[in-house]
Amino acid sequence: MGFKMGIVGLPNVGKSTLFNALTKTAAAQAANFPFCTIEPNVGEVAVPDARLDKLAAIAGSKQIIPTRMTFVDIAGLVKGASKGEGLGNQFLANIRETDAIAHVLRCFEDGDVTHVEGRVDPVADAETIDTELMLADLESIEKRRAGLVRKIKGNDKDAAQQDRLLAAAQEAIENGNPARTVDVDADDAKAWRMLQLLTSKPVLYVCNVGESEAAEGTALSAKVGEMAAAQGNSHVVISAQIEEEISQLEPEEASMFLEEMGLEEAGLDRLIRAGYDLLHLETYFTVGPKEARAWTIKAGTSAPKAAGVIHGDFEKGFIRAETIAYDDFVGLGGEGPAKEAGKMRAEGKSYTVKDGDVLHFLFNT
Ligand SMILES: Nc1ncnc2c1ncn2[C@@H]1O[C@H](COP(=O)(O)OP(=O)(O)OP(=O)(O)O)[C@@H](O)[C@H]1O
Ligand SMILES: [Mg+2]
Repeated sequence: MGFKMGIVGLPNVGKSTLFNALTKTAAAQAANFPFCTIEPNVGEVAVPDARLDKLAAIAGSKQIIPTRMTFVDIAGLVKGASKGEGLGNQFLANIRETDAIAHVLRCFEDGDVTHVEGRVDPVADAETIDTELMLADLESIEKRRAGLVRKIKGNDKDAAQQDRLLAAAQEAIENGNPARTVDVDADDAKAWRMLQLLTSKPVLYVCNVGESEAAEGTALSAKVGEMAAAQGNSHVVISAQIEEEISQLEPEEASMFLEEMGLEEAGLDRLIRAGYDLLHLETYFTVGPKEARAWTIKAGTSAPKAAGVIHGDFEKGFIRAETIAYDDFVGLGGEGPAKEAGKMRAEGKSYTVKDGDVLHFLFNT
């Protein structure tokens, strides 16, 4: 399925540093000059989930395979980007293709690192980027609505639906609000997503703080927190620089280092999970002696559709899903004891998979 988060922000705020930390590579060039990144960097990241390790330990699974999510490191945007300033609007297309946005805000003070506006003010930076994205949406909305006029006259229902949704987005943006503030009916949800408006994508603010500030946060990151809360968005506090250093360490060294820094877990794990929540994603597991594996689904997915994530044939020939809730599997000590205790359920086509379910699919070939 592949869910994609775009890393967005002003130039030189630490986007590529964060990307490298997430992907545990040095794939993206990160350096102290604006517009360092031009072509987007794409990388897959394992979603950390302590439940998977527990399940594997109980079942004695030889291999542990986490589920994955894609991050895209995108070129920096500046004021006027929607009108072609900086690297211009070709990069807006990179954002269009993502499912959600991780908006990196510079909260670290470091005189040696250039800020394109010459001052450190993450709330103002967030507004700059939001404004550019709204202007870009507005321009594309106007173009698209003009292109729909003839079709609407010809009674094209899809065109009329698109135009109605575009009009709602336009109204919100003209009032200074991103398209994500529009209430969309379930019937319109698919058409709305297809519009791919930049400001309709869910946002997670990432406060990139200084090396020693990751545990407590700063006055600046607290301000971002207030802004995010007022908008109904979430935020995480992270030091991209520290995370990059941690990502290069062996697991044992890494946990010692985290402890020294006063951190309970790597900020990246929090960030990845926040992204997962933002996209309303859930996990189910398949567990056996060979492997324990996590799979990603959208919340509310039916059992056959969930089976389809593994293989299309599983969905087509779906018969039933033998299901054990995570708590039962762990609490009772595995598949055998759970079955004996009557906690293995046979679920049919109409079953909605729950986060943490341990599933075994039966299907016709
Ligand atoms: N938390 C931090 N504290 C101090 N310096 C940092 C921090 N995070 C990143 N930097 C530094 O900021 C500079 C810019 O980082 P990076 O190249 O990752 O930015 P970017 O947002 O990808 O920029 P661009 O848009 O130009 O591609 C680098 O020198 C990096 O080491
Ligand atoms: Mg970069």
